[in-house]
Amino acid sequence: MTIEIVSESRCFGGVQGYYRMQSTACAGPMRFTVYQPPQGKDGRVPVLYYLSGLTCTEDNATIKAGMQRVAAELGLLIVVPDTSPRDTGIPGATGDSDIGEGAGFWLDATVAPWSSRFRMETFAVEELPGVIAEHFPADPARAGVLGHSMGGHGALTLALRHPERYRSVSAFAPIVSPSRVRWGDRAFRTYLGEDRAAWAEHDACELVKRRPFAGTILIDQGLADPFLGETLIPEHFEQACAEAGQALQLRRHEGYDHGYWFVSSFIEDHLRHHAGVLAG
Ligand SMILES: N[C@@H](CCC(=O)N[C@@H](CSC=O)C(=O)NCC(=O)O)C(=O)O
Repeated sequence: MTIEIVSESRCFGGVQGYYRMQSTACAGPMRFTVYQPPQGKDGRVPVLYYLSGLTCTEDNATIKAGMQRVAAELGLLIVVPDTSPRDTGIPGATGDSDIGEGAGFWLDATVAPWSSRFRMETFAVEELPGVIAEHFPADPARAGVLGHSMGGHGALTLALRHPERYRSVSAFAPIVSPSRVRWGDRAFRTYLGEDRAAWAEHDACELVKRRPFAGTILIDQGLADPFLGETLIPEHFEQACAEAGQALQLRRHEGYDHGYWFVSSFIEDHLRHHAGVLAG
């Protein structure tokens, strides 16, 4: 598959690039960024997929998370996909921050008309990694996934649903139980219909109880996050992990909110967590 280079810039001895591809999964163009560390010149390196939150494009984390310096040191290739297809023309797909464009929820919609374009799970788990392995010096056998908020939900659920694809997982302020909160309930109803059994397939609290992840899950949560008690509720995941015997490192941080100042404050720990697992 061909990709279009939108831009490439030298960054910490590597290359920060913006790209576009034609996605079969999402039936249209999809955008993503890739940071290639300097070590990529000498061979394939571990690859990390960063999944972003509601309202984000591929740009937010790329410019605000501050991943490049440490990725260059550790030799990690970082991929940041957009959070949904764009310009879909689907009624209701724009103008609502919880549904539609910018709110793909990292799953494949099964309800029309969303099911024709909103297939972010297949895009993120299968199609994009194929393109990354073809065009960049990434080792698909050493892949990890992390994300923020809706993207934290994506990181947890994709790792739990596809353990053969990801060897490490972490999240910032993830939506851990979308079936039970505003950030999830409406989206699941819209994309998956009313069958709550289908919702459970994309709910980290349900998934972890069925099949824990083989490795420690790292989660950071700010205690001044305005969404903490309403839509994030990390205690739900803490309890599910305890029941499942899942190793979890849940760190709570006094004074930090939900934004990228919080993410950028702890991103280094996440990259080191992934690099430690993926080195082996
Ligand atoms: N308008 C929304 C919240 C918008 C928001 O805070 N988006 C976050 C992710 S929230 C969960 O997925 C984000 O990453 N924004 C981009 C940025 O650059 O900060 C609401 O209040 O419901």
